[in-house]
Amino acid sequence: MRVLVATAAPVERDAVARAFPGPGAQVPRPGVALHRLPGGWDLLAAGVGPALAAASTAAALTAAALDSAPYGLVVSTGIGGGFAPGAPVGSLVVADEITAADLGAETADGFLPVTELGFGTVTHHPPAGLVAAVATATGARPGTVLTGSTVTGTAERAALLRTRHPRALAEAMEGFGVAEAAAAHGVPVLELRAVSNPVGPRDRAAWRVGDALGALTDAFGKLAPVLRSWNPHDR
Ligand SMILES: O=C(O)c1cccc(C(=O)CC[C@H]2O[C@@H](n3cnc4c(=O)[nH]cnc43)[C@H](O)[C@@H]2O)c1
Repeated sequence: MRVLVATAAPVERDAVARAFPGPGAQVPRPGVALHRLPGGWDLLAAGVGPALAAASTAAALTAAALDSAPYGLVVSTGIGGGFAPGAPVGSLVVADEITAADLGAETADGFLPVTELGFGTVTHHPPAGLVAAVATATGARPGTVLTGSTVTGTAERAALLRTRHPRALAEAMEGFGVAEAAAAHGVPVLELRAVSNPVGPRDRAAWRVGDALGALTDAFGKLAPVLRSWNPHDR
């Protein structure tokens, strides 16, 4: 099975690549540059934010389909914010739900997701069996991972998100965009986040990006055997 791994930044892509032996090869495709590793893994630094992540992932998926070498799984991954106390800095979170936190309308009575306005979707569900297997193999905690276009920077916003999404363990900026692209191509999606900072008041000094990238490398070392034995029909 071919797997597309979409990170936001090149530094996250390189952290994933360190879990694999060998240097890999650069494979240019229209709109994207893939980093191809042995065993069917393509890594993509897809950009920051849901829109660019969706566009880049869609470009890679379309290129693979035109090459008659489609992917069997798309993985959105990278660093993320963790909601206390469930997801401390340095821990891993695997999404059992990938939810767009700010896709909807503000009303006098509160936030309405687009689904309540009669449009689209706000949540994608990765295959439950795969989520459980990844959680067991890597120690990642399963829960909702939120996608937003704005990094939460206040305790008030963090509390509001917790109220709206009580199962949320992490927040990042790409998962829902990657999942929308994967869904458009009928490919299952997984989201795995390594927690670099708490979701809450902005505090750059509290970021532990190096620790989170190290956790990502370790996790992908354990993920590869899980995916090799995963049956894609087991959703
Ligand atoms: O300047 C800040 O205060 C700040 C705080 C956290 C993250 C950022 C970023 O610009 C990182 C965006 C990048 O990393 C992922 N990420 C990491 N932590 C979070 C978070 O707490 N909330 C949302 N996204 C986060 C994100 O997926 C982007 O790829 C700046």
